[in-house]
Amino acid sequence: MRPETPLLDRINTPKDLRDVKRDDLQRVADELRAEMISAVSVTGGHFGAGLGVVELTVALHYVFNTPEDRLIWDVGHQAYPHKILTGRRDRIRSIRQGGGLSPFTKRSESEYDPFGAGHSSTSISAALGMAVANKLADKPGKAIAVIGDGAMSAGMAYEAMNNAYEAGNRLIVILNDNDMSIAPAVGSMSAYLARILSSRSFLSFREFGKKLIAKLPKPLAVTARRAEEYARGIATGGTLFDELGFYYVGPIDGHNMEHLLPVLENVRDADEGPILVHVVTEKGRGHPFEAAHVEKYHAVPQFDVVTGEQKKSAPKAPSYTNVFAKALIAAAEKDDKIVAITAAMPSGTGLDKFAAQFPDRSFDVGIAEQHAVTFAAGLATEGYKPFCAIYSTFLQRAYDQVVHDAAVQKLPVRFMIDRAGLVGADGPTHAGSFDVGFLTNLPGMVVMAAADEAELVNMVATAATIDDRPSAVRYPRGEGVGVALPEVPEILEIGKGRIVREGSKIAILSLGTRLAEALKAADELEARGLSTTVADARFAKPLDHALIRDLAASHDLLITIEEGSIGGFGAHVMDFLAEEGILDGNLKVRAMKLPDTFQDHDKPETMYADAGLDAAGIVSTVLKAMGRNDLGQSAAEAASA
Ligand SMILES: Cc1ncc(C[n+]2csc(CCOP(=O)(O)OP(=O)(O)O)c2C)c(N)n1
Ligand SMILES: CC(=O)[C@@H](O)[C@H](O)COP(=O)(O)O
Ligand SMILES: [Mg+2]
Repeated sequence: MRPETPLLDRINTPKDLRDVKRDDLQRVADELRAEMISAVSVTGGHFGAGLGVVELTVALHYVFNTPEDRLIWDVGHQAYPHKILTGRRDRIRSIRQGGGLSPFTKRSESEYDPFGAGHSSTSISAALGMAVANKLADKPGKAIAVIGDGAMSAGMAYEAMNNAYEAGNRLIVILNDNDMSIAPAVGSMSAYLARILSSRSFLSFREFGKKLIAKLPKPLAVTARRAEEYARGIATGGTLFDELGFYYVGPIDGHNMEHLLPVLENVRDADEGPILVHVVTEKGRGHPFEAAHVEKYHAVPQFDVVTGEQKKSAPKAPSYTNVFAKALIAAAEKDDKIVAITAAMPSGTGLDKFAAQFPDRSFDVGIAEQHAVTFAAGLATEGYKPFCAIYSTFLQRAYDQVVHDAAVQKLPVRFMIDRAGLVGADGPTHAGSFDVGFLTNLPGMVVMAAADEAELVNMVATAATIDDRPSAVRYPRGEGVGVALPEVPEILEIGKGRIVREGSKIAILSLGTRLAEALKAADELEARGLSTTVADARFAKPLDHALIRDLAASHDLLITIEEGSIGGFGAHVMDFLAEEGILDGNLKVRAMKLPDTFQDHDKPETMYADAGLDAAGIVSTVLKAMGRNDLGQSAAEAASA
């Protein structure tokens, strides 16, 4: 059942919102929250962050002249209320579904999304760029970055603040402090923000007001004198942000329109800047059910709005993430040098389980992938065995650290690359498409891809033994295939693949979890008279040269398949075949990989089918390469049939 939303129904864009009476804005916010809850109950998706910024979203669009004033949401996972207010309400129940609204902000989706996101901590840099562009072109318009306390832990945010003076009063940063990342916020920055908040109680309302008047740009001071109650939530001066050249304003109660509106109006009209407004909000504000753990509000499956019951199908097999966590715990029980590092994704990577067992050997460094990698490299120099668990997409951010701090120095950091391959609803910003490409070109690197969860157990144990260079294990989001797990993990021979099924005409050399589809395809090809070998490469680097030579010598067609982009495993196999002169002979070779496009979000299986990387796609690639029709007949056979 949809909520009654009489005021919201009159608002299609922020222009309509600005016609609403000021006193009615809290009611707009209430209706917006109800609409968001109703929408997410149907779609599932990011929940807590959006609920926490409902009032802030209303206030920002009311006070600022969006889209001319540029509003940039960091990460973009909190932008559901923003999407509802900016002409996308009619499609909000399509969010994260195939063909539907993007999970994050996206430039092509709306003029109200001036910058696309998905990864964190880019908003201040982007806003600064826009503010400076406006300044250069002498155009009016502010740029407003809304960044969470979690995203504020990343180096990029500080790089941007270090440069923010370039923008003057055109740049406004809203620090949305809910004391949460996905997990509870960690680190000294988080503690610092908490200290700012707690220091409020040591100051009287009047002292707040005086501080304001002494410190802030003129229009702010005037209002502060006029309406001292607004100063109640405002302290300025002496913060790290002031030292970085910002006018710090705050803390402000981010759910109180009477505080938000006048402060934002004054910030908008201030003739000096840049300004940072410290807004305090509650993640998951107004949620309709008690989650078992506050993290559960970050993202939720579909749920019943009345009972709060979540609609999740029972898993058929353990997730790769859980299998990894258990395998690492088992390894760490035997080896006290094993330590684990996550960059703000303890539950996503399964390292929360490791931390529960080994609190002193587990490190959540916050959203700081670059630091995570170099920190791991430092641990490795002292003889520790760091397992750095990072999603494929987020490891992109730490590429130089992988190259310069781990690979060049041959430091044995073990990269545990979760969410490898397509991830589905989170779309192109989160697809783990590139790690095979960007890791296999590094000299000395060992790159493994698990074909199933048993292989993952073996690879974790194998990585623990690799002490003379960095290594990586990649595995996808979601459930395994349901194979039995080894009681004692097998230590794999580095650079050796395995034959999974023997045939004679077609060879499919699979890297990673496409193996199941390759085996299905082999059955279908066999039924069409094409005897098919399936091999699991296990290693994208070093390549199993002997296996590739054998497959090439004994088959008519060699297909490689992987869950990665062009320039990955298949490219290396091709390069090897070319170098060996094997491509000069009769062998046919095809490399199956992700298309050279950023695929929009959908169900992972649909995305793989669209990419041609399912059994049907493999069969069709084989038939085409072999000049066969759908029945497996050659042209001559078809003619005589
Ligand atoms: C570079 C990068 N690392 C990790 C993530 C995963 N991630 C998405 S939201 C989030 C927490 C962000 O916390 P905060 O900025 O405080 O926003 P909140 O959800 O609390 O509103 C994390 C770790 C990401 N999107 N980008
Ligand atoms: C916004 C963001 O980056 C994360 O919240 C991400 O959506 C988590 O993805 P998983 O659900 O795969 O952990
Ligand atoms: Mg937060």
